[in-house]
Amino acid sequence: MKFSQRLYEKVLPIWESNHNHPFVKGMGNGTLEKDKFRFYMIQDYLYLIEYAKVFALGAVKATDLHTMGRFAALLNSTLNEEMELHRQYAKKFGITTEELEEAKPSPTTLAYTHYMLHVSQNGTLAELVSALLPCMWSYWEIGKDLKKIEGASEHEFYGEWITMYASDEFGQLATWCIELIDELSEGKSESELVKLEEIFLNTTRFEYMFWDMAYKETMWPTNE
Ligand SMILES: Cc1ncc(CO)c(N)n1
Repeated sequence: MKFSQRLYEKVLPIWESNHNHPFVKGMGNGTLEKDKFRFYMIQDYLYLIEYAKVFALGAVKATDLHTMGRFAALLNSTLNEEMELHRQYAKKFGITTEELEEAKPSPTTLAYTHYMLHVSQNGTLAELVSALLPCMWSYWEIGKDLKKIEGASEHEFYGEWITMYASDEFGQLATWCIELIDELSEGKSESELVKLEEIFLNTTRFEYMFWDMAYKETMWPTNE
């Protein structure tokens, strides 16, 4: 069995909870309250700034030019395509550039991005890829799933989101990360594989928490 398949089976129940989460369901059927999406967009923008750095660290840790080039492409597409979607959404939702730039990360955004960066800075390339893979892979799965719903990808607010994450371009980037983890995990000992699995599980858990944080608009429990 490919290692990516083992990872997939390990976290399948969490992925099913993602697909059934009211935030994701609400984007699919168009009933999600705009304020929740607005909150999500701001937090996701902050998330992507840190996430992009994981790709930059991937380029640093790569041991061949081909892999280095792929990480450079992922960094470019995150900064200039994916975040452009967010900037367009910000305009549409009346979020000013200042509001975006001055926004503070929620506890979940902070914990998730710091965990990813911690693994990326201190771990091997395989560990870095294990940390980022649930992001790419689960969004692609959600995008494809929501696109099947009639009219969802033409929805006034959530259509563009669905179209981007269901796209072949995004799918190709996700597929490359899946293939890379299969390559990098080859020949590793069982204890190393367990470690990679643990990292993949943790960021998968954070993905669920991110949807939940957005739905509940959770910030810090005190106002100071
Ligand atoms: C929280 C989160 N995970 C994954 C993606 C996909 O890049 C995203 N934009 N945000």
